[in-house]
Amino acid sequence: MISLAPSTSVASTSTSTSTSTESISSSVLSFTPLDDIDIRIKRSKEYFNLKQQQLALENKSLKYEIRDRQNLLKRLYFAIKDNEELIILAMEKDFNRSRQETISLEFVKLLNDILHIIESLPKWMSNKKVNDWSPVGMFGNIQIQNIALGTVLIIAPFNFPLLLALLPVVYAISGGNSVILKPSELTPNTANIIERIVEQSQLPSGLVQIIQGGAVENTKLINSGEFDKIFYTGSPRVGAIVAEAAAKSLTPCVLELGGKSPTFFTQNLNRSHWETALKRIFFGSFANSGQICVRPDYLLVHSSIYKDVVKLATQLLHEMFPLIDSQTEFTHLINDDSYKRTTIKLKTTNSNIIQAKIDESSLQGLNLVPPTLLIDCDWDDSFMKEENFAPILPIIKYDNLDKTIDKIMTFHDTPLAEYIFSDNSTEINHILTRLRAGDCMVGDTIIHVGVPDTPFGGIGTSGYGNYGGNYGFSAFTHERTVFKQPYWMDLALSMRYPPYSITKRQLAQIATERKPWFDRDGNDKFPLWKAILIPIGLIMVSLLTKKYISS
Ligand SMILES: NC(=O)C1=CN([C@@H]2O[C@H](COP(=O)(O)OP(=O)(O)OC[C@H]3O[C@@H](n4cnc5c(N)ncnc54)[C@H](O)[C@@H]3O)[C@@H](O)[C@H]2O)C=CC1
Ligand SMILES: CCCCCC(=O)O
Repeated sequence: MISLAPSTSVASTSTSTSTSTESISSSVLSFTPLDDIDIRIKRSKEYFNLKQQQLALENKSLKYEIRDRQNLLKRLYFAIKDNEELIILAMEKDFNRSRQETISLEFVKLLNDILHIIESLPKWMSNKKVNDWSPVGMFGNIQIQNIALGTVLIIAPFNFPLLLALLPVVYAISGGNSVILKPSELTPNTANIIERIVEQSQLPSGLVQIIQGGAVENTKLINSGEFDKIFYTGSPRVGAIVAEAAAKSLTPCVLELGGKSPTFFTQNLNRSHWETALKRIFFGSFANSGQICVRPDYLLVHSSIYKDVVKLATQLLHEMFPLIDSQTEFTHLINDDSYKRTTIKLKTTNSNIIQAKIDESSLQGLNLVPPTLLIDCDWDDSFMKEENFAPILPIIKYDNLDKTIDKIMTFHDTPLAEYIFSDNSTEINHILTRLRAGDCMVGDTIIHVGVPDTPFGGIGTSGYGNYGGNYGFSAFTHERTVFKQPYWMDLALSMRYPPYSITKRQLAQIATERKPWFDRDGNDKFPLWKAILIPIGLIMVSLLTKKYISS
């Protein structure tokens, strides 16, 4: 029997453990036995159905459901907050993740988003009244309702292993769903901490279950055909696998994928903005060791300023990264494969390589590639073939903007993000109009993902669906119309019933067909209501004037 312990109060999840943080974090990730996966899915579906049944039987008000979901999220909030140090330690162990990046790019966003969702839920969950002035609906009660989807599957990547696992979980809970989460196996310490956080949240059994594992376990999940939605974040390659599996059972998906996001640095950017622009580009391109899906993947610099920009970029690179050794707070690449792929490409690039200084001896055996600029890079370079999930920034010279956009659309169309550094609004709008991207920033990079209530998602090969604020709530609910029609309305609506007649058809058409306000040339006609009201208004004014003058 699934306990549906309604969270009447926010249970304290702070746990005083004498064990050191070191001992709690574990690099060993026990994969969920394949046979358990079907059981977990069944339990998740049972939980959801039982919850809905209880809500219905107890005729629970919407206000109760809102408060219940808010309390669940408050428990999750404190469980995450209580594990702050463990989370930081776990990611340090997983890929030497910079403490500052964990806090500023991941941890704070997750907590702030949870608070935003909790405070927004009453608004998001309230039914929206719709007015229909046509004879069909004018006396009906019409509302738009967001209902839960059911049981959802969330699949997370490694690069923001906490945020991209738990933020979709938070949205799924806000939508009233039960959840199965599959964290990335590439960050085992973080995957273990996620399991600890869910346990400490003391959520009702069955609400959130975690399946630990990799491709095999995930394949079983996506092919189960048991989910009401799959929310996948990861590479386009695997995204296609997920979409194909989901299609077999018509399971809707959100695919948050990657791509090569271009950055335009045009001749119309004031030189006074160059240093700030380059620092922001480096921030977006090199943070998390370049393992950010929306990172500026390559830089397009107009030929007239190329040499000066490269000179300043080189200077700033060395200022921001004076010397990297084993003690430097600099995130590593996730694994040997990623490191090898990157170093092989560095050996095969035709570009001139400029790298931040490193203490080579202290970095032996570490998956650390320093921030690297590729000067005089061309479109067929080894780093221009696919997404660079590493701190490598190709800098490509261009002359003609439209020809450059043509190349982007030929080789790397519909990127997840596009960045424009220009002070010419016409040029900015030209680029935005021609190049479709998931999201766009002008004058900065990557921080658009942190803005509440804005949609975050891809287009074309960078994914479909989105989340963020109300978009996240919508991603995990179904919006439906609830139309309550009074029975007496058949006085006017019975003409719709057979046996049909000319009279019924004519009456129905007269009663329901709207008239256009424009003529056949597309020009707006003088509106009838103006033709009636204006003369009446004029008469009223003249009568009042006469009365005023005579008094
Ligand atoms: N749009 C977005 O919000 C984001 C997109 N990404 C993208 O994710 C990628 C990096 O993350 P990764 O973890 O390397 O992605 P990935 O696609 O390798 O793995 C993502 C998830 O899919 C599972 N998986 C891997 N191979 C699979 C297979 N053959 N069959 C079934 N499941 C499989 C993994 O266990 C993991 O949980 C990059 O392409 C990046 O652009 C990363 C973060 C955010
Ligand atoms: C919520 C969105 C986070 C984006 C993480 C990334 O760009 O890899």
